[in-house]
Amino acid sequence: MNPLVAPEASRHRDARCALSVNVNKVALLRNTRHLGIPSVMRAAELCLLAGAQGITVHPRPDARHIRSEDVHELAALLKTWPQAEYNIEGNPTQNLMDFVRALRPQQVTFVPDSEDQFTSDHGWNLPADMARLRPLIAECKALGVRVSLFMDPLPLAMPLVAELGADRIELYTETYASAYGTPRQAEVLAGFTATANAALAVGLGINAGHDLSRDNLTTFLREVPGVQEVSIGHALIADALELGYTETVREYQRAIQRAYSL
Ligand SMILES: CC(=O)[C@@H](O)[C@H](O)COP(=O)(O)O
Ligand SMILES: NCC(=O)COP(=O)(O)O
Repeated sequence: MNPLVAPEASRHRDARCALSVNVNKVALLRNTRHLGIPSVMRAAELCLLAGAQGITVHPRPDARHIRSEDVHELAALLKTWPQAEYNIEGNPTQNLMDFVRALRPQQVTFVPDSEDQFTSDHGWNLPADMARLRPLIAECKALGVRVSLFMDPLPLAMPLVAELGADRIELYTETYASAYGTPRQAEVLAGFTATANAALAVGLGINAGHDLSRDNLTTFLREVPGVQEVSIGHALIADALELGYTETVREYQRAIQRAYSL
């Protein structure tokens, strides 16, 4: 087990870094017809069978991809997978808390998106957002739900996250993904490493996600300490169109293993 990983409760705590597959994009394709294909449930099941340690959804208020019934059906599926975790992402000032209260997933990730956000593109603004986050975090914790806050790589914000009572951060990795393979890569990664160290120093767990891929994943995990979970959707589902869910999940698991094998 990675000694840098914070010792809070997790259903997959023996994994070096858990892979949670985000199935938003399966729903996006399905929603362009009324035929129910591709099936979000089947996708989740195949990913879990192939070794994914969790499933992530981000039900947006406009239901452009994941719909309320998907969130509920996936919760029922995850109950039959005791080793796997369900991570529901969203803005707790919009539609997220209804799902939390009804379903009590293992984890929620609070994301500060607007109602019509194209895709997530920034983390919480602390201390400005603290007053409205504090009671929502407390409610989730009282329900037994782990709370992760979607954050930009800002080391000085980590003590504020801990002070709010959140369990983890999810590092917003788009800036890393777009710098990967360019001369900016080392400098950008240094910001993530500093933020991860600051998070670990105040007892926070660390997740990461957005535009991670089987190309850029290994380097990120090799350089950034203590990452417990990556949630990956867009690139993984795109890969699955070519390789199938099973081979794709195995490829991502190999990319994770490579990070710890040298
Ligand atoms: C928080 C995060 O980075 C992901 O949930 C991302 O927002 C995926 O959402 P879309 O699939 O709608 O782009
Ligand atoms: N939390 C990030 C996530 O779930 C998936 O993001 P992406 O891989 O679709 O960019």
